[in-house]
Amino acid sequence: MGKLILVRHGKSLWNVENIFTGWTDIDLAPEGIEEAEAAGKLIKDHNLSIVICFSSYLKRAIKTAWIILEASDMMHVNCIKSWKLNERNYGAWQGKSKDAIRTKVGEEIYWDIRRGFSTPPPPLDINDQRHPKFDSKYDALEPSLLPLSESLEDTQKRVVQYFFEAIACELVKGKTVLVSAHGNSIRALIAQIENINKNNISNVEVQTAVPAVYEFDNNLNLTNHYQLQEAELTI
Ligand SMILES: O=C(O)[C@@H](CO)OP(=O)(O)O
Repeated sequence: MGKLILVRHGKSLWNVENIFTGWTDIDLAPEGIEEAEAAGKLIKDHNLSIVICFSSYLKRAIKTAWIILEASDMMHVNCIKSWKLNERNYGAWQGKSKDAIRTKVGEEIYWDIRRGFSTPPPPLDINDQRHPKFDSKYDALEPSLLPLSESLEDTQKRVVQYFFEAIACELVKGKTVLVSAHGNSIRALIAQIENINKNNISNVEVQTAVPAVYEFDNNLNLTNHYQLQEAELTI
């Protein structure tokens, strides 16, 4: 039985400051490091033996994967990185205060863009220094693939494509796979795996560093899913 462990990175410095992040490569906050350590210990306590790991190109997800593998005594595990697991590109909202944007655009537009399915945030200007073409980690990518902003639907296309091209084959072999990614790239994947429609996905919130386990049979049918919680202490 294949097991997929989905983890959103621990809190980043901009999560703490409530700033839209997207493809901006912001580091973990000290609290996020602690959260990732706790997630790794939980994975170990539940005897989940990770065989392969995937993360995005962004350091908050990469470091979360490293910390989890260290805390669970599984540092030998290979970690494969793909830009397709990146956070949704938040376009011109990246680097802006969430509260300030909410006041500026109003509740309806704010929530439609932030938690709706199809509406992207305003795009980055082609010469904006936040455009991914100015970030050398994307140098090997075909320029037309670099987004100026993404809706959840756009994000879902690349994440689900990556799931089927790289991750699903490990699950059908019965392996336990760790995916360390982001609030919206994980929401997009959950919508696909749990068959959640575009209206209901707006209600799904992914907490930082809470491992969610999805179990599949050899035909990739979902058979069970649950979140790992700390065992209750009994006196
Ligand atoms: O800023 C972001 O990139 C994401 C995750 O922090 O924001 P949201 O809370 O809208 O998912």
